[in-house]
Amino acid sequence: MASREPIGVIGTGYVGLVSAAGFAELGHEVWCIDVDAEKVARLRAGEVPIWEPGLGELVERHRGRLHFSTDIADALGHARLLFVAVGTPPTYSGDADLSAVHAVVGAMPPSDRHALVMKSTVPVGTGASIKREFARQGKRFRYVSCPEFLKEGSAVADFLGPDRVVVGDDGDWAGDAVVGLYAPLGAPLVRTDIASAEMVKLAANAFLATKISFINEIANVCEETGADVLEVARGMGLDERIGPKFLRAGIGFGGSCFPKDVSALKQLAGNSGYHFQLLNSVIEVNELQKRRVIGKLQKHLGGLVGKRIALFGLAFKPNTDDMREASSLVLSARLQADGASVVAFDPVAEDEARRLLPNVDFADTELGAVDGADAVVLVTEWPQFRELDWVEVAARMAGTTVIDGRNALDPEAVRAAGLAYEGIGRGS
Ligand SMILES: NC(=O)C1=CN([C@@H]2O[C@H](COP(=O)(O)OP(=O)(O)OC[C@H]3O[C@@H](n4cnc5c(N)ncnc54)[C@H](O)[C@@H]3O)[C@@H](O)[C@H]2O)C=CC1
Ligand SMILES: O=C(O)[C@H]1O[C@H](OP(=O)(O)OP(=O)(O)OC[C@H]2O[C@@H](n3ccc(=O)[nH]c3=O)[C@H](O)[C@@H]2O)[C@H](O)[C@@H](O)[C@@H]1O
Repeated sequence: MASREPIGVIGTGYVGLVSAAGFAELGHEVWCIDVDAEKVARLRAGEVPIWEPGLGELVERHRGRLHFSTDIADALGHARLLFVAVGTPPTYSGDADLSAVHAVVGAMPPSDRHALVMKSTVPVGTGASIKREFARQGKRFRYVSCPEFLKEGSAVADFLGPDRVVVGDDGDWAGDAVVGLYAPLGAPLVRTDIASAEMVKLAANAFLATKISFINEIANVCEETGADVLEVARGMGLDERIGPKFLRAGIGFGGSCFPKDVSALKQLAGNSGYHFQLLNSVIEVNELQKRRVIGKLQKHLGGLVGKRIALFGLAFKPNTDDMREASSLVLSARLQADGASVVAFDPVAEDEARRLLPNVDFADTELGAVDGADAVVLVTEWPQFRELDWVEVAARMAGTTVIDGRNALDPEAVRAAGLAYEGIGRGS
């Protein structure tokens, strides 16, 4: 039977809000705190500021259990476990910016009945340093590392059905309480020390990013040698030791986490005196991969000056409106630098994209985007792009080039419409 322990969540961004709604679904009252007063007001008014499948419904269903406030005292007064889900973005040096985490630590009062439970992704050693800081300030707070592994686009399902739960703690009541909270989910538990829990999170993200950069390099070699990376990935992935996931070649990984966490792990290693050679390549391959589409377009169109390029999808992956580190940002900047004009369509990310891409034209529909376009580039594999009427697309385009940056389209359907299809790593 689910424990009804009241919970505090500090930071109601992506992870904070999904976690709060997930804990509410498990029957808990949740006090959600954020410094962003406008966000809190919107949440109080019933608005969900993030687009994520199932999240709006979950927040609505548990509105009575979700309490939103800017005052941390509301969480401290009701809950002994305070989950921290504030952002840890990259700094110019590539290290994680822990200023929001430190602000939370600094705001904690002296207390021997509360625990901070770290959900934010932090460098290894952060827990130890926060414990030292608490001790220095004479605060008897407990500390637990409980990294989050959810993916955007399937965040609610991932939170409620995780592959594993990792709890790093000092073997005290706080660790026991966190283990108890997650017990109803029935997931395998890794209970360990704080530093190891912190490293699990960074290593898992870095490994997944490595898998993507690896298959992208295989794709690039496929293009030189006539092999098809989809066939190669299928053949590799059936080996249980490799597995089929994260072997989708494309125009590089983006998002708020892989780029920053790979860089943070590289810096963490460097700061500790170890040169993490492999991660340098993972990062470099990813940077180059985002630009390879330019070469493909040049091959088909000659120069790009004066050419009109339509981008299908802008978000860093489908099922989200998140534009953080999206490959579309690099791609559109490169296209414009080479003299092309860019027109784009994304089913949900347009508002944020308009802010980040002031010189891009936005179309209301896919077909609106291709009107007069010399080439189309699929950037984000929203399923609706696969269903397009390619004969209609061809009739509206000025040119014939379709670059499938995610290998998500049906090449035969595109070619049957008289268009020139090129994917990533699909033969020479
Ligand atoms: N986005 C994702 O899919 C995942 C993110 N993570 C990690 O979780 C952490 C949070 O990520 P997101 O939710 O994406 O960040 P976010 O940027 O969407 O949300 C952070 C929230 O914290 C609030 N905040 C900042 N300082 C605060 C303070 N002192 N007190 C209260 N609230 C404060 C901000 O106003 C914002 O609403 C990061 O460390 C990230 O690496 C982990 C797994 C998945
Ligand atoms: O720490 C985090 O924030 C999260 O980072 C990723 O989740 P997320 O960034 O939401 O999305 P992913 O599905 O992992 O995709 C990341 C990027 O990799 C790209 N990708 C993914 C898979 C693949 O085979 N190929 C590929 O290019 C996607 O297009 C996207 O740009 C991890 O998958 C989560 O486990 C982790 O919790």
